[in-house]
Amino acid sequence: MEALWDGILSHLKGRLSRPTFETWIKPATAQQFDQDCLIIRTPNPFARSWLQQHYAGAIAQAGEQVIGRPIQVDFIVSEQSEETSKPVIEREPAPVAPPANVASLNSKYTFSRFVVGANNRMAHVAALAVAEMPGCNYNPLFLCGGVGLGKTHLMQAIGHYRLDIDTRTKIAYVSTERFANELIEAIRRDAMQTFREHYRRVDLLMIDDIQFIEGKEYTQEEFFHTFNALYESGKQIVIASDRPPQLIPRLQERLSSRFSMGLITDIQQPDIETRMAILQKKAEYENMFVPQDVIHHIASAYTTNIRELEGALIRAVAYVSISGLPMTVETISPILSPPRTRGEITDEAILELVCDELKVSAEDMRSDSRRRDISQARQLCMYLLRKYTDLSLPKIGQALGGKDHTTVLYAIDKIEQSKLRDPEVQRLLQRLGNRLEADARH
Ligand SMILES: Nc1ncnc2c1ncn2[C@@H]1O[C@H](COP(=O)(O)OP(=O)(O)OP(=O)(O)O)[C@@H](O)[C@H]1O
Repeated sequence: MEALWDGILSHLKGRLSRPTFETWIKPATAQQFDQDCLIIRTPNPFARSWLQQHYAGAIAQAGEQVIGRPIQVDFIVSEQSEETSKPVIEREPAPVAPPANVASLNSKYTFSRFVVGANNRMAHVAALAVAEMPGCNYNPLFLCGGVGLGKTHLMQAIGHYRLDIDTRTKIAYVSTERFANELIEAIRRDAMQTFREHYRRVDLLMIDDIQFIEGKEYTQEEFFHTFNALYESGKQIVIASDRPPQLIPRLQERLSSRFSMGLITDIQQPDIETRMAILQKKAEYENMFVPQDVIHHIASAYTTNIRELEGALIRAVAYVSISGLPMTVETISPILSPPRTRGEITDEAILELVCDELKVSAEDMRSDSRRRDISQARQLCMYLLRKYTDLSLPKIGQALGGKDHTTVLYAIDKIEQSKLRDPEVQRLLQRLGNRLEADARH
């Protein structure tokens, strides 16, 4: 067994990147080899599921090369870890010594606390790839998605991952607003040299909410040069935004094209299962006991913003602990306010946005015209009104020139269907949703 494991290690060492090997493979050990099945012991449950998901195939292949016949692999968690792994928060490997630049990262925004669902799978895979091999494939990595959907979390997880591997990695995580303010301050103090050195010597630059760079000519100019300097020296850049580069108004063309050079990946709204998993994980990490029906109830009430979803859970837990009442759906219902952005998205805003985006007039939308572009815009508008307002089906019909409620139902169904089939429609809906939420916020 030892010879087999040593052989596997030397095969994998040559195939995987050093950080991957050091982080995931090296801490594991061979526990048993019986009937061509190799049982591998991992230091904690997180490592077990990670190895299972990402490296089981590579290990089995390496094993086959060593002994000349196929083997199966399975993973167990070291008993010592099972005993000491409660509460769950202690399972996370801590960095050896907190590096100076870890201060700007939220310690909770790690990969292990990020729940992967259909809505963010691509973004998660891309972030992991960047974390494992920065400056290689996806540079820059451009994460886009609506408010509170995990862009900052995923971005900072890359930072934590790099720091876990090497505490000396130079990381800058900065919001666009702060970058712009620091720039103004540097100009005022005649300290441009220091400003430039600070941003151009990092190994990983993460810039959040880049949409706020719109119209800031001087910040765009400076960021352009920072970007080029880092890119040319093979350093990784990660950018987060509520919309894709081409939809950021008044963004210089040369920046927009640089942002699109690597990989643009979006995060969509999570489905009910993912929302429940997020709440469960949060409750686990915070050592809160929350029954399944309460989790389901909260996850059903908050659909568009994970920050609000988590906020509702925290409020519910605080409420029962202060009031001394049991944690049930009935007790917590009164304190669950409807999500903030929902009330602020009005039917006029939706109508205006659809007219603007699809270039049709409000009169056309209310007319009986069956022209393809007009009826598509009308159907889209009905769908968004249903999703973002409390209007009933007949009221939606009325808002669009007195259409019947069955016409509204048909429209909603049609958009739902095309959303499933057509990624273009998915992207359009995501973009419209982002714009509605962003406008409602400001
Ligand atoms: N997939 C996920 N798993 C676990 N927690 C998540 C997930 N997605 C988001 N969260 C949590 O939701 C909250 C909001 O996420 P985050 O701040 O990353 O959103 P954002 O997209 O950057 O929002 P904004 O547009 O406002 O900047 C955070 O507490 C984050 O940990």
